This record gives sequence, structure tokens and C-alpha cells, in this order.
Amino acid sequence: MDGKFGGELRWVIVIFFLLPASFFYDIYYYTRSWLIFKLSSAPQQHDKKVKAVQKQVREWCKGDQNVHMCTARPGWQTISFREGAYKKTFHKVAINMVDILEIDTDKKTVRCEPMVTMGQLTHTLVELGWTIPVLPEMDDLTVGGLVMGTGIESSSHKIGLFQHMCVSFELVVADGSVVTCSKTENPDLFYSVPWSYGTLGFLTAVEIDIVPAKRFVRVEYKPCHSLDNLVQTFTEETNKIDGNQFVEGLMYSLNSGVVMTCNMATSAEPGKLNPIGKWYKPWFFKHVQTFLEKDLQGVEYIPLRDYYHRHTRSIFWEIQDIIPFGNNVIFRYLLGWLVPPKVSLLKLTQGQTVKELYEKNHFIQDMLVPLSTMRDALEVFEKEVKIYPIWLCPFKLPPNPGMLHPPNDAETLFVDIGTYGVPKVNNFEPVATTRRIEEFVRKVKGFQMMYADSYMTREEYRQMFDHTLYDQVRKSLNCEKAFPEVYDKVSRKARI
Ligand SMILES: Cc1cc2nc3c(=O)[nH]c(=O)nc-3n(C[C@H](O)[C@H](O)[C@H](O)COP(=O)(O)OP(=O)(O)OC[C@H]3O[C@@H](n4cnc5c(N)ncnc54)[C@H](O)[C@@H]3O)c2cc1C
Ligand SMILES: NC(=O)C1=CN([C@@H]2O[C@H](COP(=O)(O)OP(=O)(O)OC[C@H]3O[C@@H](n4cnc5c(N)ncnc54)[C@H](OP(=O)(O)O)[C@@H]3O)[C@@H](O)[C@H]2O)C=CC1
Ligand SMILES: CC(C)=CCC[C@@H](C)[C@H]1CC[C@@]2(C)C3=C(CC[C@]12C)[C@@]1(C)CC[C@H](O)C(C)(C)[C@@H]1CC3
Repeated sequence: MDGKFGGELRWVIVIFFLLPASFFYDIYYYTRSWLIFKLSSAPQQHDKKVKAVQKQVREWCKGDQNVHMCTARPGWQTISFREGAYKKTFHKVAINMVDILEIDTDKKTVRCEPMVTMGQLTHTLVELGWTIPVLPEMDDLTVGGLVMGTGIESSSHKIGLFQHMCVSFELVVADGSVVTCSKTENPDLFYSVPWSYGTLGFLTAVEIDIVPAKRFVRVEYKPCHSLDNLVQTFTEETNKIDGNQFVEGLMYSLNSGVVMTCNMATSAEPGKLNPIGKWYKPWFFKHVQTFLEKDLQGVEYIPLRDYYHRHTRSIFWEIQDIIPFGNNVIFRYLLGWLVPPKVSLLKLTQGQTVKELYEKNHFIQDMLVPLSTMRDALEVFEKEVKIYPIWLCPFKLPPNPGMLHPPNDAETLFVDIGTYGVPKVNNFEPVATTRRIEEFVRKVKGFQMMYADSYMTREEYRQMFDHTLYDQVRKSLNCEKAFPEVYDKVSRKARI
């Protein structure tokens, strides 16, 4: 879809075509998983589905093995910025595994298949009084994508990244056999899987910790009017040993922002309930900004699912560029219940015009840097792109084996700096600007989230991510012919 409808009138396509399509898509999957759970048919089907994956891999083994393998999930369906070019040429293995297999409340784990989404998990678990400790909040993120890539949320400062609450993985590896791994069983494989982007094997099941859920989240909004104040408040709140189940920051300029500290609660104080997930409610980031404007500290109680998916309706703040009047009160009351359009359908229908617009004039990155370097990092982002709001999400990084190591191999607090939008500086140049920021991140021993565009060279990439264990495991599992190296899947050159 090109021309005007691909550019400034994209919203026409979105409202009249994508929103209804997204609605029916959701209804179909919602009903399907509800029925499957009611019939309790998923656990019996699982072994059959694993065998189907094994069969496909063994067929590849019998062939001449001259192309690598990847999952058959089309690039447009994923929550990454671009599609992998390799999806056109690789041998595709279908992994149609979309079900929750078991909720074990004694062991406190949920076992699910890799295509289970975050929206599906919250619907299921929260209703039963449980939740997972780190719940990356966009509804359509999948367990498989989050394990193989990475996931983060505002509880990560207590728990770590998505990978750190995973108990075990089940994979079909290069020779078609099934391997399970955990901290005690095949630990090398267990620690190498996160950030391996499907280059060690096909994931078929994941066991994840669960914790009791409460009905509400008590949110305290703390407006800050200087960079020093914001960095100090954010750091103190993140460091509180016993307090704050969730900590999040939204910055509206280099010198202003709101730090939110949150805890689950069983009941709400009268008059302070705010069901922000309802279709007529303002976008969450706009709502948070009102606390800054009024310079008011405030307390609210948000229903748990609404809290988890607080940035979903506005796709963080990306929806502003897609439906410019989306936060208008009339639009919200009339059509707010249809929002957001599915990222996958947006990707599927975007034309060359939009692609080029985003290529030249849009910046989407999440950079994970040690909390102690947060101030410098924010100044670098201000100088290089000047995009606001900025999303701040703290997380702890334990000194585990694998791709990510904290400085000096000691558990360290990090912060994810998320910048999504149109740069406001005059000298923005996508490649050069991103490369300068990547260089800063490497210098402070941080990491780039690889769903976005990365312009690092192979050497720079290997400098950022420790490949020692990964290389070893690839060798022992004979991955060379079966899967490419991570770099060849995630670098900008590998994506279209
Ligand atoms: C996969 C899935 C998708 C769901 N999707 C939605 C949704 O989209 N929207 C929504 O509002 N609600 C959804 N739900 C929630 C569902 O409606 C509630 O879980 C239901 O209300 C549970 O109440 P109940 O008393 O009927 O449970 P129960 O009668 O105890 O269980 C209901 C069924 O689930 C099976 N079951 C129970 N525990 C497990 C387990 N640990 N592993 C496997 N099967 C189990 C039981 O065998 C039974 O057939 C979903 C649940 C699941 C599991
Ligand atoms: N809050 C957060 O933490 C957010 C995280 N993200 C990012 O989004 C991505 C997840 O998006 P999503 O659409 O769910 O996933 P994707 O389909 O984009 O998959 C991501 C990677 O995981 C691999 N993968 C997925 N499933 C399997 C499997 N069963 N077996 C082997 N490899 C698999 C894919 O391999 P292949 O290429 O072969 O398909 C791909 O390389 C992650 O990279 C995450 O970091 C994005 C937004 C927010
Ligand atoms: C760690 C966290 C919280 C990351 C959040 C990342 C989101 C803001 C990203 C993930 C996918 C993402 C890059 C996407 C887009 C915006 C930013 C998103 C949603 C959009 C919708 C922008 C518009 C584009 O035309 C297009 C449809 C291709 C993309 C799709 C992916």
C-alpha cells in the first residue's frame, strides 16, 4: 500500500481495515485457546506436536543440508522491527505450538508451548490467581521469542530478565532429538539458549515460575523536575531491598519525568481505582504526564491485567504516528475498544513509503546499561536523538554463564533505556547515529536489544555478547550446518 494511503493517510487503512481485522483475529484466538483449555486437550497433543517438529528436522538431516533451518513463522507476524531476510531462503520448520500445557500450583510453575502469547498467559493465569514474575507487556509477544531473544518488564529489578524466571527448556536439536535442560540438567545448553535466537535448536516447551497474583497494583507517581532528581529517585527506588515490586520511569524531557513505584494490592482505596485498560481511558503515557504537569505526587489502584498491558493500547507511544487523533476523547469512546491494531497486521500492510519514512526518520532502540551510567546514557540520547518520552526500566543481571555478563562478573543493576519515535535533532543519520550510541553502550559494558536495528560489525557484536559458552554448545550439538550464528540473524544486514 503506497502513495498517500501508505503515508500521511495511513490511518484510513488502519481504522477501516486493520482495526476490524485485528478484532476478528483476536476473537478467533481467544475462543480457540479458551476451548482448548476447557477441553484440556493441549497436554495430550503436545507429544504429537513435538514429534512433528522432530520429523521435519530429520527430513532436513536426510537432505543435502545446504541451507540452514529457521522457524516457519512468517517475518510479518513477529514483534521485531523488521523481517529476517533469511526467512525467504532457509528451510522452514513449522512449530504450531500455541497452548498452555500445565499450571502446577504445588511446584509453582506454568509449562507452555513457545507460541503462547503474553496476553493469553495473563488471561489464563490472573483468572486463576497466579501470574509470572516478569511479564513483558505487549499482548502479542510470545514465550519462544522472549526466551530466544529477551524480555524485560518493570519487575525485572527484583527477578532479572525473562530468561531468569525460566526453569527449564525443551528443545528439538540439530539431529532431531529432544533435549531438556535446566540449571541442573544440561546446564550449558540451558544458559546458552537465551539470546541465541533459534540458533541452537527449536524450542518446544518452557517451564516458568509463577507467583500469586493480587487484584490490583498500587501505583505511586513521583514527578521529578531535574535530571539529578530523576536519576536519584529512580536509583533509590530500584535499590530498595524489600519495597517496590515494580519500578518504572517515563521521561518527558532531559530534565523532567515521572518515577512510578508499584506493589500488588488485594483491595483498592475508595475513589482511587483507575481501570486504565478500558477503551475510553486516555493513553497511559499521557495520563502519567498529567502528574508532572500538576506537579502532584499521586496514588492510584490499577487492576492487575490493566497494569501489565498499560502500554499495549498505545503501542508505547508509537500509535501517535499511526492514528494521530487516537487519544481524542470522541475517538476513544467510539472506536477505542478496537485499538490497538495488531503490530503484525501493521507490518504486513505497510508499503514502501512507510518503510522508507521509518528507515530515515524514526529511531527505535532499547539499550541496557549499568544503572550507574544512566545519567551519562541519558545525556548521550539527548545529544544524539532527543526523543521523548523515554521508557526507563530497571533490571538486575546475575553473573550467570551465557551471552550476558555484568561488569566484574558481580550481580549488577541495569536500566533499559527505551527510545521510540522521531528524532528531534538536525543531524540524525540512522546508521552513523545508531553506531555512535552502540559504541557508547559497548564502552559502558551494556547491551543492545536485538529486535531493533543493529549496525554493529561481527567483531563489535562478539565484544558486546560473550560467545564462549555459545560457541562450545554449538560445536557439541553440531549446529554449524543446521543454524547460522546469531549475528547472521540479527544484524541489520540480515533483515529487510
Ligand atoms: C489456555 C487458556 C486460555 C484462556 N483464555 C481465556 C481468554 O482468552 N479469556 C478469558 O477471559 N479467560 C480465558 N481463560 C481463563 C478461563 O476462562 C478460566 O481459567 C476459567 O474461568 C477457570 O475457571 P474454572 O472454574 O472453569 O476452572 P476449572 O474447571 O478448574 O478448569 C477449567 C478447565 O481447565 C482445565 N485445567 C485446569 N487446570 C489446568 C492445568 N493446570 N493444565 C491444563 N488444564 C487445566 C480443566 O481440566 C478444565 O477442563 C483461559 C484459560 C486458559 C487455560
Ligand atoms: N518488553 C520486552 O521485553 C519486549 C521484547 N521485544 C523483543 O521481541 C522479540 C519477541 O518477539 P516475538 O514476535 O515473540 O518473537 P519472534 O518471532 O520475533 O522471535 C524472536 C527470535 O526467537 C526465535 N524463536 C522463536 N520461537 C522459537 C522456537 N520455538 N524455536 C526456536 N527459535 C524460536 C526466532 O527464530 P526464527 O528467526 O527462526 O523464527 C527469532 O530469532 C524478542 O526478541 C524480544 O526481545 C519486543 C518488544 C518488547
Ligand atoms: C523492551 C521494550 C518495552 C520494547 C518495546 C518495543 C516496541 C516499542 C517496538 C517493538 C516492535 C516495534 C519495533 C514496531 C513498531 C513500533 C515500535 C515497536 C512496537 C511499528 C509498529 C512502527 C510502525 C512500523 O510501520 C511497523 C509496523 C513496521 C513497526 C512494527 C514493529
